[in-house]
Amino acid sequence: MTAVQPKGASTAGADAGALLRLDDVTVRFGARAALDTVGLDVAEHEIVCVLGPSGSGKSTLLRAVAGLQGLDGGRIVLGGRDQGGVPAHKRGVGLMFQDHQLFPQRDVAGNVAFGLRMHGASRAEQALGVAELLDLVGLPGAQKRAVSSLSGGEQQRVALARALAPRPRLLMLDEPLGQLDRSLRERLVAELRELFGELGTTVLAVTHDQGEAFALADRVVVMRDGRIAQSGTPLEVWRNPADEFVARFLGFDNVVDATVTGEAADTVWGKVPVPDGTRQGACRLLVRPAGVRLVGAREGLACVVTARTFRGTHVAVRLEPPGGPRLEAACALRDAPAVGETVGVAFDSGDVVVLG
Ligand SMILES: Nc1ncnc2c1ncn2[C@@H]1O[C@H](COP(=O)(O)OP(=O)(O)OP(=O)(O)O)[C@@H](O)[C@H]1O
Repeated sequence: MTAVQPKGASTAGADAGALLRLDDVTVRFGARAALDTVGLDVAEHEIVCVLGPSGSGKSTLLRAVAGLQGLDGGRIVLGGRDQGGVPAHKRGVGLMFQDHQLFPQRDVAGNVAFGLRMHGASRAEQALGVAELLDLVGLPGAQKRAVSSLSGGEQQRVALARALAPRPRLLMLDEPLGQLDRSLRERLVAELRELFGELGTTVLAVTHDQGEAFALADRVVVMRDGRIAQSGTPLEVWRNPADEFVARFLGFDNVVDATVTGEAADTVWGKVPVPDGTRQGACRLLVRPAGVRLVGAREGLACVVTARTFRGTHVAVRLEPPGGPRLEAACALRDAPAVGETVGVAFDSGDVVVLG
């Protein structure tokens, strides 16, 4: 779809391809701002995942874009058109909610055809559309099945087919895989990404699950208290969390006060090497677990191992240094020390991040 530009509007600039634009969007409930001057662009064909803790404003953001929630300030522009006053059903966005709300009395075909019927498709068009969509979501031939006979993952696929049926210019997903077990989620996330890529669908999804967001998204947006704390590719956000809130939200807890002098920082854990070009002076410092290296007990910082957690690809080892905050190290299974052992710890500058 080509974004319609208002007369005289410039097409130059980084946002020329934005299908969706939020300018200073504000939504208040009483004195509290659920969205506080939020600015966000979503480009055509982009998959953006909004992440954040409970109550940070994710669902309100989706509801505002969908037209289900009025604004107290700012504007939402979709396909070049200000959506102020445009009712939800005229916005051309598809919505899929966590509890997928299928019609239990209708079969699979009846559910998927719903969106097509609403758009005035003939019976023949509906049948063709339903068959195509079911193929697309990996449920070929499921037309006549009762919704109640489907597994959670299958219901999720039907809900997705229904949301895709009217070919929305923007598909919005609210915790799309929230109720499914982890292995199914991981599989479906990979499939969804592939499917959206093939269809060229523009997607705005919200989730509180960072694994899901990082696997699905071209770009992740981390929210905190109705504001955007950070926006970037999964790799950018993972490598350089903007601040301590984002770092801790991503599960990084090795954060400490530091004073950078030259190529190292003084901390309660001793000297920690910092990347080249790090700003000098006082800061908060993050050491990713991969940068906490175990060395001989007499070298480095002596720590006692207090817990080990198997994480599939590695073991998370919890370490208690004398007097300082706890540390977590990521170790290969064969290298992981036993609980109660005393080990030495050294730090790798490649996994050290100065937080804003
Ligand atoms: N209809 C409403 N009336 C009053 N307050 C509301 C309403 N909807 C949301 N809120 C408040 O706005 C804030 C943001 O809520 P929102 O549902 O957008 O958060 P969320 O990030 O989606 O949370 P969750 O992950 O728990 O779904 C919360 O403090 C919530 O209590």
